[in-house]
Amino acid sequence: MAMIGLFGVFIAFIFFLIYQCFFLCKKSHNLLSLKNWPFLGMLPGMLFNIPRIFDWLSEVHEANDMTFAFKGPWFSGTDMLFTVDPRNINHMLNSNFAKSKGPEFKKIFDILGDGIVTADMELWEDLRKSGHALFHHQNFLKLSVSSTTSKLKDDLVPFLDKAAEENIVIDLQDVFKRLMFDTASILMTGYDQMSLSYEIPGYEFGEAADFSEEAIFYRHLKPVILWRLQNLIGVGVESKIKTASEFFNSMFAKIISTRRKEEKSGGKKEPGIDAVTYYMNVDTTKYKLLKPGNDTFIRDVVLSLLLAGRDTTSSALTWFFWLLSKHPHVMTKIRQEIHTNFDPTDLEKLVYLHAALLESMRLYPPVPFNHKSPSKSDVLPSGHRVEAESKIVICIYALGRMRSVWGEDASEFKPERWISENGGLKREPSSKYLVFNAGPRTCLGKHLALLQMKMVAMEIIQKYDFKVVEGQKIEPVPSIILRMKHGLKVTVKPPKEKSTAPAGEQNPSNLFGDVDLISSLPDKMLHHILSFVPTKVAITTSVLSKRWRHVWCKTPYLSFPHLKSSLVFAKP
Ligand code: HEM
Repeated sequence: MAMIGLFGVFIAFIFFLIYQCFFLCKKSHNLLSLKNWPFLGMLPGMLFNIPRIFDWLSEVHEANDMTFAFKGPWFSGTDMLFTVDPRNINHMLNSNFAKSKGPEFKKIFDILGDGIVTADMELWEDLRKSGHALFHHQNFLKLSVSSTTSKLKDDLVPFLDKAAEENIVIDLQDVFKRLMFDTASILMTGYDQMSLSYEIPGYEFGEAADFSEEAIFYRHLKPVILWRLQNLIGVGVESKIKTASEFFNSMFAKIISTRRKEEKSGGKKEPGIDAVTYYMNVDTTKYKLLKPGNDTFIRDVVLSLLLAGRDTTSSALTWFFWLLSKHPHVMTKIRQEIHTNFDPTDLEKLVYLHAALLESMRLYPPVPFNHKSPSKSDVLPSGHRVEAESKIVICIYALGRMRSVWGEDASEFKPERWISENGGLKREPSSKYLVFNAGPRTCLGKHLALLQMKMVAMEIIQKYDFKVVEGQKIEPVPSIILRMKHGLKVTVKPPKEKSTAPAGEQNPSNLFGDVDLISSLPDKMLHHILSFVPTKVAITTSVLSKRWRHVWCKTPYLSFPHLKSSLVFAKP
């Protein structure tokens, strides 16, 4: 009894301390300084700022010369060193702890089992090498392009057309999550989950993934013993991660058993190779630690790839479209570029679109944190000492906003900062732009992700105008993936330019009739006309000839009275 009474007094004391800390935090105007409270450490300051954790961490890093030691509650094992100092990042990426995540990481991310994201040492090396081979396999590359193309054509476009026709509000974040899940699912499991359709079917995978990612975020702040206990008795966010894990297990059990049956009866007939098929037939003489016959192994490897493929790209696209709505001039420039430089076989030509995507992810990185653990004690270039197996957290969100790294305009969205003087893309060192990680554990799907995002962005920008519903609160949810807490509510409609053009000119045959006349003009005359055109004004384009592009303009710079439509030209 005495023990229970003592325990009660102890709990009451803790609550009293927390209350005092919150009260003082509320009164304090200087939230930037991290106060180290007796027993509770710096946790109260951090908990108080959880609703704006990413911006708060950016401010704290800026105020503390980009590195600070976070002290968790006594004996909780949650002390961490936060750093975004590019010198430290560079040091970590080029030393031993670039490869290893450490045992703590595996515990926190236990839902992923032994997938590539959590694995270390020789197992990681086998997963990395085999993953690299898969991502460069011709059939896998073909499948990635064909699945994205068909998902856009068969699902996204009809969905947005219907939303436009009925003028309803849609959550663009949810649309992207479903689209990227279906696409990633075809690529990783060989099955289309068909979660994106106008009826908005139930989407258990999405919920399971979102809950797990939030729970994993909070695990970083709790003593292992506490979240393990919560998990055991199923309370709070931990109850959700348990349900999520059960869902993933049953989903994969079905996929794997169906595929094993198909393999036995001669394999899948469709072209293209998905990750499940690949890992079920992986060459174990080359990759000795991989276990193609073990269902848990297949589940772990493929679940990591599926989550890596869905969550990151859908997050990036959501923030990108929100930024475009705030910066219409960037949208106009992207449209111009698509109309003048579009070549379906070479999306690399869309330099400005690429720059805008990179810039958007600088400010809103889909993976906002990175976690490192040194294998032996070390001193970082900033002078901070780190012990073996200690936790080092790099807040990639904060890194993208450091004025000392990106200049005084660090918080502004400026795709131009990625364009070099010769009009190409500027490269930035990975210690400065860590969005896709760097060093041996660089994101394996970087090129695939950029390709998919360009395809989706182009499809939407070309075909629709969208309007963000006013008054909604846009804020990230505290999670290991940068999602919008309340989604992104928008309405879509066909682009204004198209709808405001004179009716006759919208008819392609009419337009092409005029083009025939124009294309008969001699080169010299075309040059003369071009000299009057002050800028490339591209609204709709079609190829006039191999030499010139025809640009149809709503407010014409030049009109030709003998032609039915007004036409201007821009250099190809
Ligand atoms: C905008 C999109 C993406 C971003 C920003 C991104 C970012 C990252 C980051 C930061 C890491 C390091 C994570 C860590 O070490 O904890 C990573 C790793 C990884 N990513 Fe991505 N990723 C993206 C898309 C993709 C896609 C589409 C795939 C594949 C389908 C993919 C596959 C992977 C894999 C397999 C790893 C583990 C690499 C390793 O540990 O060796 N990623 N990614």
